[in-house]
Amino acid sequence: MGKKRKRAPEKRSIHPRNKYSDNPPDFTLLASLYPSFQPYVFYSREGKPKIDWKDFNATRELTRVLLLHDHSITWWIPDGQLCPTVPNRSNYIHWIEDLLSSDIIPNYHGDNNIIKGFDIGTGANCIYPLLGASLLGWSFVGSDVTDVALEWAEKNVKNNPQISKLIEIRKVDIEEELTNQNTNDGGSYTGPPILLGVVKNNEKFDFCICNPPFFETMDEAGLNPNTSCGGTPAEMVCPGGEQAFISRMIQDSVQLKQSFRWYTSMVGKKSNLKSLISKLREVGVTVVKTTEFVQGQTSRWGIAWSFIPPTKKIISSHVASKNVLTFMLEGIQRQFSAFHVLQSVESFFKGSGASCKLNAALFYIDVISNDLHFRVTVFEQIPGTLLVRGSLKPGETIVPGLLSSVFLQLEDALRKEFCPEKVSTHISNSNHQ
Ligand SMILES: C[S@@+](CC[C@H](N)C(=O)[O-])C[C@H]1O[C@@H](n2cnc3c(N)ncnc32)[C@H](O)[C@@H]1O
Repeated sequence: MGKKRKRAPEKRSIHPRNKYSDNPPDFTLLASLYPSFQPYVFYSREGKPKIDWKDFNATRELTRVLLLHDHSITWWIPDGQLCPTVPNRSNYIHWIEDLLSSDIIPNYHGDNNIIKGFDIGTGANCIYPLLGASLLGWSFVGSDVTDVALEWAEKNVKNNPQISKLIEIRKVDIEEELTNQNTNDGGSYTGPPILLGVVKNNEKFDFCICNPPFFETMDEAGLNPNTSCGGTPAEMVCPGGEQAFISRMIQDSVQLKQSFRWYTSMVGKKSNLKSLISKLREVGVTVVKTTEFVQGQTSRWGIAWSFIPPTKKIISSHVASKNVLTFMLEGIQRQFSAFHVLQSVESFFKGSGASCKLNAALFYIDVISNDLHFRVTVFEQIPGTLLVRGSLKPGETIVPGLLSSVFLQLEDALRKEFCPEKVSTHISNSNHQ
């Protein structure tokens, strides 16, 4: 009663392949190695090293030394420009890496096997191309509209000759005539071109990545008093905010279709996710994926879509209905993550004597019992909604109806534990993952 709910540990938010997932930045070590960082580090009464997150110079210096120390990247931005936090931006890169390596849509590698990304609004910091190229060898086109962003993104690329050949900085032609299509969501985007008119004829990309201007006004942008990451109006604000910006991306993607394997964007407000997903379904995308990035005190979401027919379509409906079963868990309470659900799936099967092998990074469990050998995978649809999929190992045959009876029991148990008030929905062989 009246008890404060315990904060979930921050670690659950960090992607398992993120460099900082087990080793958060060590301020004492960095201060000893980089004297320019030393003045920004102070110690709490318990002797814990800290920096003042409200001090722009401190956050910029931290980003500079982290990029240098952990990624061998030489980097700088002028005063007031948006300063990225390296662990958070790395999460988005790793999520894209997961999408590209998954079998949701057929895997395909273009020229020279080099993954090619398009960073919409790369900013002066050019963070996604720098991280993607240094961590994973990806190549990028990074676009932007402001002179300061273009000038400093170029500088940041040139100062890193080891990866500079992988990154092109592209100016968006703001004179390019806009079609001014209505976004049908109460706000119409009236800014410069985003993808159409910037992507060249016949260009192909594996993905686009985007941290859009989230806000409609600078007042709205300044709502977090606990950090100072900078950010000018050109970086933070656009008419209609992120809803209008991402809606325009969706409209552009309808024209560009399979020129990109995956279209992705960060979403700042959860309330925008639902209508963006509906919009995507309306325009006939084949797949929608979402994820949550928990960043210290704040959450952001990732949304991804594709027009490429999903791999699952290859499975005939007869085989799918027998060998693949799915159900949705909706209204999951906030303190539970997909990982908690996965753990419960494990206990459920272990409790009946099966042996289980859990893969926490890819969110699946292989279950082996006398009669059955199958995989249960948990996919996050939107925050609070999970899709649970059970699939027989290829070539496995079982007594008709056995998998579906086991699955009904599993669904019942999970529903009771995680969303007692909601009814879950069975969907077999759904394309909207
Ligand atoms: C929130 S900042 C993101 C900067 C950087 N990618 C990051 O994550 O820190 C948004 C960027 O989008 C740029 N921008 C706004 N409209 C754009 C458009 N139509 N095309 C390309 N960039 C745009 C802004 O100039 C700004 O640099």
